[in-house]
Amino acid sequence: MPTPAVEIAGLVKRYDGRAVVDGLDLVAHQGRVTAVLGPNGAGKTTTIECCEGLRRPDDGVVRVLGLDPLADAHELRPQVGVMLQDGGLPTGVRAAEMLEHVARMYADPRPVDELSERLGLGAFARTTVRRLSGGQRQRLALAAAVVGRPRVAFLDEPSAGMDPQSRHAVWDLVRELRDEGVAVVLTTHLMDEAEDLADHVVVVDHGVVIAEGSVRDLVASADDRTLRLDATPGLDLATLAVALRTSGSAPEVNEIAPGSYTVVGGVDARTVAALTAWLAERDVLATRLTVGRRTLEDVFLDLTGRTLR
Ligand SMILES: Nc1ncnc2c1ncn2[C@@H]1O[C@H](COP(=O)(O)OP(=O)(O)OP(=O)(O)O)[C@@H](O)[C@H]1O
Repeated sequence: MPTPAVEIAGLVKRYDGRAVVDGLDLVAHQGRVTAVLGPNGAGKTTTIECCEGLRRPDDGVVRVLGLDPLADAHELRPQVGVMLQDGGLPTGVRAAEMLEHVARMYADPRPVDELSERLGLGAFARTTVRRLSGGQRQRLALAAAVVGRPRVAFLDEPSAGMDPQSRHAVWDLVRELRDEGVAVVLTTHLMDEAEDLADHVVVVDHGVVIAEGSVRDLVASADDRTLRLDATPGLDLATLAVALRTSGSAPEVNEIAPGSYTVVGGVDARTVAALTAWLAERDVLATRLTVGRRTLEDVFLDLTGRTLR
């Protein structure tokens, strides 16, 4: 493997004596999309901000393109694109003027018209940033992050709050950046975004990496079949679990939302037969019953739990 575009080793960041990043290691490469996932408050943004030179680590090493984000900020700036979670854009200027201004700061910017077209910025080009909707502001922030043809792009929740059309435009752009050799490091709460885009997924919780790999690795390392059932809420899970037990397996049943159930652990043809028989005995109609592979969301919830943060 070539030298990583981003290398973080033993990163620690404390606020008021509390470590919100607590010995985090992460490596991201050129030409790959690295997705950082984790519950609210896990330390994702803080980690990314240390890479962007916006926060000073309390311990550990952060290198971006082999350079120190703080000490070598001047050298790094033209090579790194940053999209912050809160936009971080000046609010008093018109959208198009802002993007043109940012483009002028780079030696070889992407053509602004083309970028505006593909991210649909034309519709609000003359609107001041302060009056843009959340999704419009996000699109403008993304355009500003990539207009300078960065070698590394840090995108903090790039498609948060966007409509589906914008989201697809963002995803296409991210794929294109990756194909051009850019190291894209993004945070997201959208599991389908990570599944679709990420070459490498890093799951962070309580300031440390708790799992990483390709989506395929992460999903395959879990029990790979999940039975999903929609039916009336409040089924007796203990009785159901007993009914599904066979000599070879003892599946686990959960009601993940009212009326929405999952069964995992040795799901096979007998599990499905036992389940439908159990439902029929109770005169309960399944409105949906599927058996499929575990999704990244299943794995994420297994790793980080269901408790709200
Ligand atoms: N400037 C600050 N002062 C004090 N605490 C902070 C500061 N910035 C962040 N924190 C705390 O650090 C923790 C990690 O925050 P961070 O923004 O890195 O989480 P995150 O994983 O990006 O979360 P989210 O998914 O909600 O964006 C949180 O508990 C947050 O309240």
